[in-house]
Amino acid sequence: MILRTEGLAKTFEVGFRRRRVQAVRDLTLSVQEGEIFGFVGPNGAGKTTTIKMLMGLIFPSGGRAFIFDAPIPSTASKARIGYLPENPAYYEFLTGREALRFFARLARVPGADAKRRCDELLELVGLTPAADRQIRKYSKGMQQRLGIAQALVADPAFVILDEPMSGLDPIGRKEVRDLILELKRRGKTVFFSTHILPDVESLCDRVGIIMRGQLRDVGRLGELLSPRVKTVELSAMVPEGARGALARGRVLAEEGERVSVAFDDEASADGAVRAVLAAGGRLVALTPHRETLEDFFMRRLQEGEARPEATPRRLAAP
Ligand SMILES: Nc1ncnc2c1ncn2[C@@H]1O[C@H](COP(=O)(O)OP(=O)(O)OP(=O)(O)O)[C@@H](O)[C@H]1O
Repeated sequence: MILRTEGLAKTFEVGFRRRRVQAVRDLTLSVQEGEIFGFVGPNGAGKTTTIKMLMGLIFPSGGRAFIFDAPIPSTASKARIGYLPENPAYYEFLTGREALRFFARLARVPGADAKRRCDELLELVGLTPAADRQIRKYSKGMQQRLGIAQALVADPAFVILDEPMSGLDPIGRKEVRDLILELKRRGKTVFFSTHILPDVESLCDRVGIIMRGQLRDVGRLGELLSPRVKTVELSAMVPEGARGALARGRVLAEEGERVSVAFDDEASADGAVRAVLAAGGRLVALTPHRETLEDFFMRRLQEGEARPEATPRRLAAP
């Protein structure tokens, strides 16, 4: 077990009247060695607050957490963690290479290794051609990639990335996804937060879903998502007089003889396929749709809204 939290909680006191906001409540989860764990939640759910607690940047109001079996904050375990903050800030007059060398010095990477390590990381994150350009001339995506290189500079065993894909275009997101997979291949454990659901589906071994400060679900996606087929989409070339075969479905598109229809159950779709073929039609595609992470997320969000105890608790000032 690389990370373990037990009932971790954080309450902020806000404003003149010290209104108390429970940003994270009773968070219990664990991350195992070698896995990619996605910490997923909408804006304001408590992801950054959790990560800041893990990194020792803010102190928990309650509960405990252990990284490499050491209670947080632990200087010894921090030396083995790479961290990308949500909004990395740099000395922008430095070049990417200079900044990375600076971070390597801060992380006490021995001088002899530092140059080689920095060159390797610049290559890994695709910044070699821009390495000698000032950071203020970097795009958001390049700054994000430099942030990831910075997180890896001490060759950490555990990497915590706060919203690594935020603000990136689809190509940049794909590059960061590939990078995270590469980290896994190199034996690292990765914990990253995000609200971009397709990224989670393509990357994570396990996910934790946090909403309004509470961990709502944790597990493998295959365990969380319903295996039930939600709809079956049938596309077929159907002669004009044989459209009755599709009568039980919802028409999605129609162009000449080509018709796409959705069925809510597999039996109806099977029946329609047989009827289309019997009528001399031709099947083009039959696609079952199961619950996606987005469907699951929206379902849990709606369930949470229906449950008063899951609404954010804003405690009155004492
Ligand atoms: N320093 C702070 N003082 C007061 N409230 C805070 C503070 N930091 C965070 N909060 C509140 O705690 C809650 C959780 O915020 P947090 O930044 O952890 O969410 P998040 O899931 O990271 O969201 P985002 O995806 O928007 O970054 C929010 O209601 C936020 O307003």
